Amino acid sequence: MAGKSLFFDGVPLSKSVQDMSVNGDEPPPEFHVKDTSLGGTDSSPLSSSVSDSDSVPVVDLSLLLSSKDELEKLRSALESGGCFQAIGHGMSTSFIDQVRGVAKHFFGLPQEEKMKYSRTANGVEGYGHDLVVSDKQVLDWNTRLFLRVFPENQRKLNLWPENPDSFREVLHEYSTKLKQMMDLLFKAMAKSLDLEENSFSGQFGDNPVMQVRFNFYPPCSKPDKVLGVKPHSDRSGVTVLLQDEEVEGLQVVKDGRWITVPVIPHALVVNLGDQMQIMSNGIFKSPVHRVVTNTDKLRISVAMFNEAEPEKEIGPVEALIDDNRPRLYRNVKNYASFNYECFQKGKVALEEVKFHA
Ligand SMILES: O=C(O)CCC(=O)C(=O)O
Ligand SMILES: [Fe+2]
Repeated sequence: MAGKSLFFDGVPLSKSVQDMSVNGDEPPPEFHVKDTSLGGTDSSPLSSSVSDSDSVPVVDLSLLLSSKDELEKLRSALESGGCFQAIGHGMSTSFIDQVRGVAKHFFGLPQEEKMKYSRTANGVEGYGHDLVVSDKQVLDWNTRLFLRVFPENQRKLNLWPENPDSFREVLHEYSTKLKQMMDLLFKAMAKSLDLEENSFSGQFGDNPVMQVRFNFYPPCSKPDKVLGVKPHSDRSGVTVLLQDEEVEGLQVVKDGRWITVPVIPHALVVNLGDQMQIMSNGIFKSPVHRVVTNTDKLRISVAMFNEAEPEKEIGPVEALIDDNRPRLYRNVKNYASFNYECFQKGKVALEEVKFHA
């Protein structure tokens, strides 16, 4: 571990991914992807992916509760790939641009300024790199700012940037709007499976957790060897992702192939997380996804995750368990820390919560 301790306490000034990118340094070997770290979903090279707009459906959220066709589109998207692009979300294009704007501004600050918000040695929130848990870990070519936004009384405001000065206000407003959007999605997902309206939302409790991750991917001289984010599925219930307005990078696995999620500048990408796959008894998918790098353009994204209250047990909705579809997952509390324990042991959490009769 000795050589990697540098990465533990936030971002070391001389070694940040951003600095390496600006200096034109070759990414060191700890960033090089081995074939096996592609997540076992695909053994083909990093460059092998298809860009196929039909594979990532577009769903108009403003129609979900009134149009059967739109609800059907949602259900089919979540059953087949677990990912879609949301339009009709009610947020103005100027507000969406503002969210990206504060993220770009923050990442553009001098390193010393960003370091004021560094992740502390034993915390997960703040500005920094990958948490390194093993010598064999392949590092991601990004820096990020990770913050809890709900419950509101658990915000660590000392880690919320004050530069640009609108940062906190914009983040508060964005989180509030996404919370409403997630509530709508929970209702619509339940309706699409003929379930009680609160079948999913009820499992999240009165104080569900919401966290945001601002991702910054600087240009990388070795896009064939280095990933912005390694293949993973999100531990969340639902993830809502604001992609860069120009630069693609996100890829999801669908039918065993990597699909590039096209940029639709003011749409929001919705991808489900493991907690929804568990609650829907495997009907809805939590897609494996990754981020590829490119040689000349930086990319930012803003990912918002929600998850159940840690003390609340989640599990497959009873009405989705029957003889044809036996229970796939056991009930589980605090999936976030369970997921982290599995990650430390090199195990996949969703596999470890499988139900064995
Ligand atoms: O940057 C992206 O497009 C996706 C990032 C991601 O997968 C994550 O933050 O969990
Ligand atoms: Fe993700």
